[in-house]
Amino acid sequence: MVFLLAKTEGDSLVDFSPKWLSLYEFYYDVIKAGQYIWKIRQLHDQYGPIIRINPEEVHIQDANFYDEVYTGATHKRNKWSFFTNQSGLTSSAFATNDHDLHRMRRGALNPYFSKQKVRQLQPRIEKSLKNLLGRVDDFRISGEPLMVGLAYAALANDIVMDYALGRSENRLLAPDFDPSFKEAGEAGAKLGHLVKQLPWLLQIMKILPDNMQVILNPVMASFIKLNQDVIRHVARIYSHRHDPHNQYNSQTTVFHEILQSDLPEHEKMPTRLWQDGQVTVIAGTLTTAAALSEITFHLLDQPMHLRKLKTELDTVTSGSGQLPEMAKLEQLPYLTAVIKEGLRLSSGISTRLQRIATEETLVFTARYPGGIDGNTIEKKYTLRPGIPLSMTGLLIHHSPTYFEDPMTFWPQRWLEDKSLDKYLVPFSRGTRSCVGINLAYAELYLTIATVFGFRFKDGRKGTADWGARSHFTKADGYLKMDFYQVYLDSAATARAK
Ligand code: HEM
Repeated sequence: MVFLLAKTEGDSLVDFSPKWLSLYEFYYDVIKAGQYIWKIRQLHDQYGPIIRINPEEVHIQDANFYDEVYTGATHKRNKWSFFTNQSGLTSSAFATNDHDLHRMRRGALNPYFSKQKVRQLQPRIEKSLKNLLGRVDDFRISGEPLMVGLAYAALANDIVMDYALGRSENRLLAPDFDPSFKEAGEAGAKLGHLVKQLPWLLQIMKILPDNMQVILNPVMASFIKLNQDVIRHVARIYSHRHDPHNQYNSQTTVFHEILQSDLPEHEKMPTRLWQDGQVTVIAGTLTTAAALSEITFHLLDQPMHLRKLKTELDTVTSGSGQLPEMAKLEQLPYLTAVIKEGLRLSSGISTRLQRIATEETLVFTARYPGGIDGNTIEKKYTLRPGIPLSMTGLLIHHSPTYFEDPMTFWPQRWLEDKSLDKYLVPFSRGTRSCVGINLAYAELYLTIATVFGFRFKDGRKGTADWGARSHFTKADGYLKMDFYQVYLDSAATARAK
């Protein structure tokens, strides 16, 4: 029913929507655990590119409209509290709804994650990559399969914590890669569906003491620990901020950057700062790990792509035992295509993202089949200010309208058709796009080059005789969980088959 209303032509898509319609979303996301995305896709197939999906929100499936919704600073776009409240971190830049306040907070974060700053980070990332290769070797020797999803989550977490907070939990060195953070992230994402619908649940959780929260929800213990650590750490940096020789100022963190920014004093209070730190670590862990896992799985599963990649990597890494500069790796066409394909297929961020145009009226032109002589019928929808508008990157990335044979890993497509770049939106676009995009790309280029192209000085390769097998859960035939196992020698692969 909701969709028939949305299909109505005219300028008031949201005026007659009973509140109980959010029960529809509740059913698919809470009862059926995160399935609304697939229902939304099916409804678009049935009703066309614009539908209302809950009492207030209009979802659009048309990649050519993406830059209208996710646009630059001159067009005001608020976020929607229905989405941001679930984070429980409403003072962070990520969950700041108001456009202008977000511009200010984001302005303080941008310099720390600039391309130039991230380039300087290469030696620190390489340190973590050496830890990763050491662990890969452990698994190779023991013959145990390596869970790449866990290894990459540990890697991404170590890197982002080290950079943003100046400390890490060294999860890569833990025998089991300490999966607690990954598990908390996944549990948090699931819980988010419920909290979106019943936000008071989060308020109740927040007033409970931390140990009580852990008892009620043990899988979240890792987030609570991060929470406590970050709060303590920020408070120390803040109180010693005018003493350059203090130990807490020996390594720059994202908090130092914010404290040195032009933000007004009340914006620099530890009670707000810790939230930006917490969001950065959460946002920078599972997303990057998902893309790395996706790429690793497909390269090992389809060796013809791996061979091509290795040939290209050999031209820059050959025999030196040294990784090339990031800038050099970024110029490699096939490696770049592999990374784009991994980002396209992976579901690091699978949720829809809402934007509210506060001042502008947007006009969306929908095309439906059924016109005379096989032509389409055009309908214009006027979207007045204030409506939460959303699109879902994953549904664009997996759509045959934009990508031929969309579920096939085929890096070559990016080399053959440059116009596809327009439809690649893993980091979203516009004012609210990912602030960590440069760090994410640095991790992707350096990790894939290391894992598949690096040779130790003694001539051993990181990737001799790898094989891959996936254990994945299917939801509606599409969603893959990153639960990939990698076998590191032929014997282990043979045993597994
Ligand atoms: C492949 C890896 C990554 C993907 C696909 C990704 C994707 C995204 C997307 C789609 C958004 C927009 C969310 C929204 O509209 O609500 C976002 C925001 C954000 N990301 Fe990433 N991200 C990745 C890696 C990282 C990394 C490594 C960091 C660490 C610095 C990071 C930090 C953030 C932060 C702090 C925001 C909020 C920015 C703001 O609201 O101004 N992300 N990310």
